[in-house]
Amino acid sequence: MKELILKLFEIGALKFGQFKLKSGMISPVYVDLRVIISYPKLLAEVSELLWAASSKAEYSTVCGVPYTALPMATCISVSHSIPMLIRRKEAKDYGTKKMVEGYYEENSKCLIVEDVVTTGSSVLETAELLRKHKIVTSDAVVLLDRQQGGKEKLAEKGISLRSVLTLVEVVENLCEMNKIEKTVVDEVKQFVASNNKSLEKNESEKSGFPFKQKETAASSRIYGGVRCDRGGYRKRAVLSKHLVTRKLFEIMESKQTNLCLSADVVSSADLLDLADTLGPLVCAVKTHIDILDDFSPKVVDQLVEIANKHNFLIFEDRKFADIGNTVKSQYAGGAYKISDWSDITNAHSLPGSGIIEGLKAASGGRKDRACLLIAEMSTKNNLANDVYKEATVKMAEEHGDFVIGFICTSKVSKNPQHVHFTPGVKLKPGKDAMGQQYLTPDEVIKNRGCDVIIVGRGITDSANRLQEATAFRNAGWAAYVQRVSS
Ligand SMILES: O=c1ccn([C@@H]2O[C@H](COP(=O)(O)O)[C@@H](O)[C@H]2O)c(=O)[nH]1
Repeated sequence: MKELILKLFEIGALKFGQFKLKSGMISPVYVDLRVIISYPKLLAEVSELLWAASSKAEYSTVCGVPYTALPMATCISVSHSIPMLIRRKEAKDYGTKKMVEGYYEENSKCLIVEDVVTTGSSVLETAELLRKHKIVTSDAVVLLDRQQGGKEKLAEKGISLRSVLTLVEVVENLCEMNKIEKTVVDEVKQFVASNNKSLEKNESEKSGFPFKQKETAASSRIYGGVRCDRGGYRKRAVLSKHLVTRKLFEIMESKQTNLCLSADVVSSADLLDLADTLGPLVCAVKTHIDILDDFSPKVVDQLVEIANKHNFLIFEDRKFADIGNTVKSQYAGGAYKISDWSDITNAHSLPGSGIIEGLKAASGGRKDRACLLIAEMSTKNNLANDVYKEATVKMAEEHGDFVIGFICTSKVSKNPQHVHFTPGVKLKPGKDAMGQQYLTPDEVIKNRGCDVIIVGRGITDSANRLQEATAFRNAGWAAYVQRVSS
């Protein structure tokens, strides 16, 4: 992605200064992707990245939003043998007067392709026209999401938008490559945070929960030069530098869930069935891959496919605890090759920062791999004390390029980029026979300020797993909504 961002910058597709947008907003950055057509190799690369970012479902047709995305849709059409549709902007006053050119069948599925999304209105116009022609349009893919509420607006209209790049990611990378100043990055982030239409909306409209999000001086603070609310996942997605954190918060907001399923089952079929059935309700599926009786590399390939289909992250709860050199082999090698398929893994901080160095080295610098440090455990008489917790948070701060948060039972870090995952959750407080202790979603999210509830047997032991997962998802989300609105 760095290479792509650099190329876009070099050909003048990304400009910094003061620009008036179509909506009338004054923006510190201007994106002009029309220039790509003068660089055929880049056009082909961008089109492949767009296809890779899409859900790659069985599309009958692709349709570019006129005009800039038309050549991109054409490239996708040609290289993946998917017929193309062209949406006319204005009807001809002679001949057929058709608004949609190309062959399609009623109820066939079309992928909409766009270059830049700001408010999402151009994608929506295209979708509405296609829908009038009885073409199914539920998916769109964009090269650059300006993060100004387009994704959320489209989601409300039943269109899931996937993006290759986000604006914040672009400016952060350009700054890392010394192409723009840090002050420009802060200016763009500030612009994104204060011009995201979806952030300004009354949250109750979208969540279905009766509350109105207030942003008062007391409920907001400055972190890293950017104002953020007390815990809104959407704003934290914008603030987050790490791709995995950003993706996680975006998934949580768009699917309205802070539930991570702990799929502690021993058969591959059961694992895949759980992931497929409960996938729509969760932001992540946590595995203990070494407890499968019948592990084969095919299982993780299938799990990744299901994760893409339902848009959740995979978290292998490996709890690494050895020296850097050993965990390097454990993470990337052996039978499980965890770094190949798991977005998130976790590690004890006990061995010191060498463990993070080892895991990072094994990830080969992949930006889509991340680690949680175990700051606290949910079990009775565990040995994590305040000194241990503080040292763990310090280690996380020092390794923000790989460590994205914690396993903990209450919020341990004030950094809004840190995600707090909490295991030991059931609908009623309690314990098991081996020291596990349970808190409720309300206690974990609302009172203790954590972000994600990890639920295992509360769901897997139930006779109706779907119903139980729905109850956890609703309880976790209601607790979050109450937290950010109080
Ligand atoms: O402190 C910790 C760390 C990890 N876990 C893991 O979470 C799940 C909890 O399962 P339940 O069935 O909901 O008790 C399990 O995979 C543990 O290994 C934890 O419980 N506590």
